[in-house]
Amino acid sequence: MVKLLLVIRKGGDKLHKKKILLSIFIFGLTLSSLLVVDIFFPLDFLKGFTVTDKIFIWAITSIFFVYRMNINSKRQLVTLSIASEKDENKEKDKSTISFKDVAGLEEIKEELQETIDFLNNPHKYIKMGAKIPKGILFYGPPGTGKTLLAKAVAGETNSTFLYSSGSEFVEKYVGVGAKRVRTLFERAKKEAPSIIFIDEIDAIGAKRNLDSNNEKDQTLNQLLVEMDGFNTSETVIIVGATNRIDLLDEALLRPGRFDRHIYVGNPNINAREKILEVHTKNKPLDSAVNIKSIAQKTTGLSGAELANIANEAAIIAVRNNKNKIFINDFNQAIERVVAGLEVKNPSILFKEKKTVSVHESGHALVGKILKSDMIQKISIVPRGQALGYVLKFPDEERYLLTKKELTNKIIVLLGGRAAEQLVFNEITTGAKDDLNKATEIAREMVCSYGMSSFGNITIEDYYIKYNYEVIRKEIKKILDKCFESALRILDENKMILTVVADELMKKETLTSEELDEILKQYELSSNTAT
Ligand SMILES: Nc1ncnc2c1ncn2[C@@H]1O[C@H](COP(=O)(O)OP(=O)(O)OP(=O)(O)O)[C@@H](O)[C@H]1O
Ligand SMILES: [Zn+2]
Repeated sequence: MVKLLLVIRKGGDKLHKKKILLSIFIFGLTLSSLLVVDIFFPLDFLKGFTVTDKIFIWAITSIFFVYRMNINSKRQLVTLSIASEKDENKEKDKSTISFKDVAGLEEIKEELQETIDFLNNPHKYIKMGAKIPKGILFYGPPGTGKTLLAKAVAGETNSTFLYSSGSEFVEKYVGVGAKRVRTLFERAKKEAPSIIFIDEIDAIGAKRNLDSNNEKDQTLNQLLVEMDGFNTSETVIIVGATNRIDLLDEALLRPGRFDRHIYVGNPNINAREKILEVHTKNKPLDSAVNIKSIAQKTTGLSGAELANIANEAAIIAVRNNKNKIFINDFNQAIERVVAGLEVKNPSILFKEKKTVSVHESGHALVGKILKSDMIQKISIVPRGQALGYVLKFPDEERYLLTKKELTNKIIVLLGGRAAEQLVFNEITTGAKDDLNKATEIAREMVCSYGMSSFGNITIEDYYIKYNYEVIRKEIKKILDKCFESALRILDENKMILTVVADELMKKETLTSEELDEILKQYELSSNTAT
């Protein structure tokens, strides 16, 4: 309702001036016409009136006439506004995104060509009795372009794009979620060709088990029923997206349902360059900005994070009253996106600042000695929730990691806490995030990669659930050993650790070059590394 009124107001504002002029014109025209009629065909009941009286009477009549007209035209305006708003809604469901907007992901675009051809020329397939896969499942880490791809397919085929998220169907009351699924599919059929996109499909499609709830099962069943109910001529494609394909119920992945599984991963260096190009296309860049080198130092980041970096860089440039985006703006944006917002004027105690310096220097020093990942910067300027951080990226595109490399990663992660232990003989809560990450790597080594004393075996979720103590002991064994290594490495280089920490305390940030400069003056000991 409010929206409607706004539309009327908006229309009214534009027409306001014109309408007043038109009203005056119509008033004049009506009045003069009435007067002319009165001269040639005088009305009986006005015979006794003077000319002035008559002009007054006809003027009142004309005003009334103009007023009536205005009301009618207002009604028309309302009708028009409603109609145009409806059109607008319809337009909203049409995607304006095409494959041009999706950078990289060439093989996936190639694979989707058939689906696009089907949506554009369904008869070609129907005539041959060919069944086109109706369900496509995109899986992979967040922010890698799954939604974007689905929108692009809709854009390429001028199909209706119906977005929904799995969590929208999760309801307390039995039957509500199922009804929503039904309504969504009905709408898709009505507005075909169309693409139903269900983000976070694991919210409704998770494996059913003994303790699963009735409402969720009904919703999932309804989804399965709807997918089975398609006939070959219906030009509706269902695209699901999830970060956790392993959680999905087998029934959902069976032929005829989501039977085409497409992995959408984090971009490699070439794709990162292309994504950055797409997102800086309309931005004025300083000639020294080299997109390739930005792509080089953003290993492991997702498309969404890269898009965010391009946008942040522009915002930083505007904030500094510049009319171009400089390389330094990009560097700041990378830090902002990777490490979070810089906290201005933090009220950190001197003692804490010292602890953070030692902790971060611990990470950096162990990292340098084990040559694990490329360190770009260490900082004790708080960002986000972190009091300090080491900005680092894996130094090359890696798909395979050796056991030693994984172990080294854990040692670097535990290097922060080990430094605290060594210097202060005390540990702090600052290592929470490091511990999480280290534990996750160790867990994967034990359960997924067969890199523990259990041997070459993967361990399934249900086994972990019922034998958690045994698994936990194995994970702890790895973590304990790594912590000891970190302690040993830092103990052997304790003097350098103190020098780096003091320098960091003084300068608050050290670049990779500054760190190398310090280390050059000393001989690093790596005798007992790992
Ligand atoms: N390959 C790409 N090309 C261009 N932009 C990209 C690409 N990948 C991601 N982006 C940018 O990141 C944004 C978020 O991507 P999108 O929402 O498609 O990710 P997603 O995989 O669906 O994430 P999630 O799993 O979190 O839902 C896009 O709107 C776009 O700006
Ligand atoms: Zn840390």
